[in-house]
Amino acid sequence: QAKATKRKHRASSEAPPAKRRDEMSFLSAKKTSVKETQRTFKGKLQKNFSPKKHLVNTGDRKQEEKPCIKTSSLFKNNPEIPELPRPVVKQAREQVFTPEAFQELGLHPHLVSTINTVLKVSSMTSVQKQSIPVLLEGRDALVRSQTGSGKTLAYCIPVVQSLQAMKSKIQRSDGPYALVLVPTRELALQSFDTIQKLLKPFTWIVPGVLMGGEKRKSEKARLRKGINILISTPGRLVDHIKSTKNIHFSRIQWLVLDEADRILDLGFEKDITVILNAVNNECQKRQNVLLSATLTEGVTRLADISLHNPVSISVMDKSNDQSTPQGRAVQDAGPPQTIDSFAIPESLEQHVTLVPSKLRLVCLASFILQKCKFEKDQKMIVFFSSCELVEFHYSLFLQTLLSHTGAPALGQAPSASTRLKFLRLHGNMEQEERTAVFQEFSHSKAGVLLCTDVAARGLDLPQVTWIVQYNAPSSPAEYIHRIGRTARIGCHGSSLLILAPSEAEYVNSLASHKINISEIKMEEILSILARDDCFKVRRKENRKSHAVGPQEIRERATVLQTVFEDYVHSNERTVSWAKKALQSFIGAYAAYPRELKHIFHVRSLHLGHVAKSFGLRDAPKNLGVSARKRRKAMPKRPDLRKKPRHKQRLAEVLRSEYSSGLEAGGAKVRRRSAQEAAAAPWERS
Ligand SMILES: Nc1ncnc2c1ncn2[C@@H]1O[C@H](COP(=O)(O)OP(=O)(O)OP(=O)(O)O)[C@@H](O)[C@H]1O
Repeated sequence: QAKATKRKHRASSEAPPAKRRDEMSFLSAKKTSVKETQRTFKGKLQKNFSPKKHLVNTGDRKQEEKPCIKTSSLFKNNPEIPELPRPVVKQAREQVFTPEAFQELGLHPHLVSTINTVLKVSSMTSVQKQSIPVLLEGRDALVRSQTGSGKTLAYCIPVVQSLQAMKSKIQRSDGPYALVLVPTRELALQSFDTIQKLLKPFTWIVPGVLMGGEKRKSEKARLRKGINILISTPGRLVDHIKSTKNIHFSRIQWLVLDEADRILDLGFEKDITVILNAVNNECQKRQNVLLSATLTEGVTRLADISLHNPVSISVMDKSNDQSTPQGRAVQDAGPPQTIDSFAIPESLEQHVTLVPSKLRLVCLASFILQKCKFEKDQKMIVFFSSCELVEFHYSLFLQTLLSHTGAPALGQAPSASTRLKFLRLHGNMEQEERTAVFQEFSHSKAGVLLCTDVAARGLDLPQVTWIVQYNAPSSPAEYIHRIGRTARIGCHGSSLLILAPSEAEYVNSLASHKINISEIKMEEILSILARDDCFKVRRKENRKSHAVGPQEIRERATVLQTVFEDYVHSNERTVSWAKKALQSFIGAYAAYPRELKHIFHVRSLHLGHVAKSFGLRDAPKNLGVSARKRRKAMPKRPDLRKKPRHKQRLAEVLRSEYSSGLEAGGAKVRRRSAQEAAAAPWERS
């Protein structure tokens, strides 16, 4: 076993020298001479891209004869990786299922049979058992239950049950009786799909969905004809309130805010105010329901939507034995307890890995290869902090990882490369592309979805096995929702959070919310390269095959990194495109909320190291904006938990992911032809 050699620790601003790790580490690279580092790269690359020939001094060998790849100093001068704090926390848990069947709720028999046969669901989850009776009694409710526990049906079933039971049969032309607000277009589509299924036996009740990116004209036509259960993103509904004559709310009986904390947090406050004024002007008496896995005091305080004596339902509270005779944990007064700990699905295994910035990209790539090339039926979602970062990594991986058509590696199934399918989803895409990607990923058994937080909440994507957070989320709530895309309704799932050594403190921040996370060493992730001969180096002397040791893995990681760097540096446009992605990363980094700034601060970034994770060989000079200016440029995210000095202008928060798409100068990518859409961003005209 290679002894970790003491490395002269060059002060790196990425992290102060911390306690050394004595176990073997790839980070303690021996100095390698140029000769040793010459490599000829195995595997065919994309036809229009070949490794840049690095002419190095090879003595008598004719230089131009062999494409050599210069080893980048990937494993040198990295900050020490500190021992991770290991706070012991008892994670909050929830009982997901109950033995009770829906029949016991006194629902219309056709509704029960639809739940059983169309939705293929028989017994209630805890949140459904606790919420449906309360909502059928006509009470306002604040519903808090972990991700993937069935909150959608918890409100849809009472809404449908009450509307179908109305004495005078509902007419389509009556307009909306129920208004459901959700933060993203994909969630609007998903919720609409669920309501449609429940309404199969009650065809006279007409559902409808309004969302940004769809044609306004067709929406106006449907509104004119009449929609009885209206599902919408706030931005698009406001747009119609302002511009569509025949939208009215005189018959509203239900107002539902799904992902309520997100709706109120993301600058929707202005939209919500407009919507509430419009609804209140026409109807006073109605039932209000707020739901989220992370309902906090901030939400209930901000949600001044005239909740009337709301029932607070929190499945997790059951363990505090606040149950009532019906065995449900219901408090009749005030908002749910403002404990900041969030329940996490029992079957969700959470991991974290500390990776120096220079190695971040090869680590992510190795992890994706490990899961999606060498294992079957792995479906992975990778979260990034901005649309530009999604586009950058999506195109880079398509052009490099996918283009490796090297022979199947050891133990790799021949179809491995078909499993290595990349998709991307973010708020700057055309709506039809977003919808197509959402549907495709929902129905695929394997593949990798690169996305922003537009996919962080509510989306019920079946069989997701891994959630990777390449950039840390801006709050523990977002952490919970992101990992909640896996391990849904009792399924198993895993998550991996990638942190730089300087961000290790974030583990403690999560622990303060009772989030327990275990460590995967970076070396373990990189060691998958031992199985991937695509990145095998060919040596002059044909050594007999030998066990792949740390040095070999370091070299393979270097080959992988060099593939990225050579691709990024293969022409001017790719360089400037990588720089833009780097700039976007720094901008997002500067936008972390105040209470996380001691962990995520632009000053702790080593620009040269971070640049490497964008395939840039050195830090771009003219990134320009100083940390101070960057901070000013990026709107601060409001912190709901802090008592607002005044009604916090939530609207200042970045809304690119959730806008209706109709604002002037929306950042939407212009309509592209199909082949252009498939091309890398720098190749589009
Ligand atoms: N009683 C039930 N039995 C089995 N599966 C159910 C039941 N109720 C809902 N489901 C399924 O569980 C999955 C998650 O449901 P849903 O999306 O409503 O969860 P959620 O609590 O809203 O999650 P999130 O907090 O992430 O929005 C869906 O596939 C849904 O069909």
